[in-house]
Amino acid sequence: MEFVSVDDFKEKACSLLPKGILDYYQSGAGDEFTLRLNESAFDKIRIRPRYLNDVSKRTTQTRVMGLDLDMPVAIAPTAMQKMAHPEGEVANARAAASAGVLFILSTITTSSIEEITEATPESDKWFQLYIFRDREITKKLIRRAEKCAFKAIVLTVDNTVFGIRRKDIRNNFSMPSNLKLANFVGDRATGIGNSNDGPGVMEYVKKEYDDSITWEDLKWIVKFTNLPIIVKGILTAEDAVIAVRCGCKGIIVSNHGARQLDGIPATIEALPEIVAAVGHKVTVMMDSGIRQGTDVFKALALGAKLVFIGRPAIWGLTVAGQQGVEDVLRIIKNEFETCMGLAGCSAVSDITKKHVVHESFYSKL
Ligand SMILES: Cc1cc2nc3c(=O)[nH]c(=O)nc-3n(C[C@H](O)[C@H](O)[C@H](O)COP(=O)(O)O)c2cc1C
Ligand SMILES: CCCCCCC(=O)C(=O)O
Repeated sequence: MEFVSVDDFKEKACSLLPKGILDYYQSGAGDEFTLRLNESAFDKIRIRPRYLNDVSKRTTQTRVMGLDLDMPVAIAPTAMQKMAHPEGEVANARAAASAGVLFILSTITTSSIEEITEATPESDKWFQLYIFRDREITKKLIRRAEKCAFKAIVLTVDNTVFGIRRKDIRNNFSMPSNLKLANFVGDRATGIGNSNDGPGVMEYVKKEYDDSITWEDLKWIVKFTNLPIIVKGILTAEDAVIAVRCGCKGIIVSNHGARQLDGIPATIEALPEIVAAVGHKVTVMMDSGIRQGTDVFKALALGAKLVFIGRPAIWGLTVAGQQGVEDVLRIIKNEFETCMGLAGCSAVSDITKKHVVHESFYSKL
């Protein structure tokens, strides 16, 4: 099979993964309306190409939050990657390093913080954090990320209550018993088992994550570490303004790949209000639904400085480990660079709001 798009990797990955694991990776919350919307909302945005603009020297390179990146596409944190490939997060992080893109490591991983740094000592990495009921665990995770030279903490705020993912419930989904959550020891490492009360993942989140956290906890983390804090999961201008007031340096507009609450907007729909509210103060980034280079272009035109891919990297990882993720990144980079050239842009900074318009613009004709 020839792989020329992210969808080709998805198709192959779907044929390789056991049903329970595939459903966990693939599914969204509720009716999966927002899951479909994350991708279809991009179809409602048209690119306005400008021609005869000398695009002979194109570059996708960019600088975001002090990091020099090969393109404005990075890897989102996703949990338990050894279910996709035996080398799990290490292979994903190595692919990011070799492609010159940023990698975010989840808290809930099958390779530890230390293993990732050992495998990719030179590359740019951020650490994604969940706040545990036991604050000592949270503090230790931050200190380990600092020690391992992660360059920012990404606090996920949209997962204190776990979304209702019907497929996981039907499958009573749990992490396979041969795997461990590598950042933890004892029950916390192995405790995602089947229970009578629902899937193991749901139980784990209920037991461990603190659903009473408030903006005060964000302020506490800002004070606790010298690393910049990025808030992931913001969907409204109101919350973006508060997050900035609490001291965060960046925002990832995200609906968690539509895995949490169904019926919320696609992130590409929510992005403009957040850029308008805080884009002049902090770095606004986005994820959810990015599947091709034109999606990257549209998100940048609407004000995102960096976009992240979650599932596309998992499909690449499933199909061919590190090489598979590298291939996915290469395909998206080529599509993005081609889109830039065909739209009249030589540099990322040439991409502006004027390069896109909502489809309703043309229905007025
Ligand atoms: C299987 C899976 C596991 C995820 N695990 C985490 C996680 O541990 N922490 C987190 O902040 N986000 C997690 N996410 C959300 C991603 O970081 C990201 O927001 C989402 O995947 C982006 O959407 P996309 O998959 O459409 O690219 C997960 C997403 C998926 C699909
Ligand atoms: C074992 C706990 C699973 C944590 C949640 C990972 C995640 O964010 C996801 O979307 O799934």
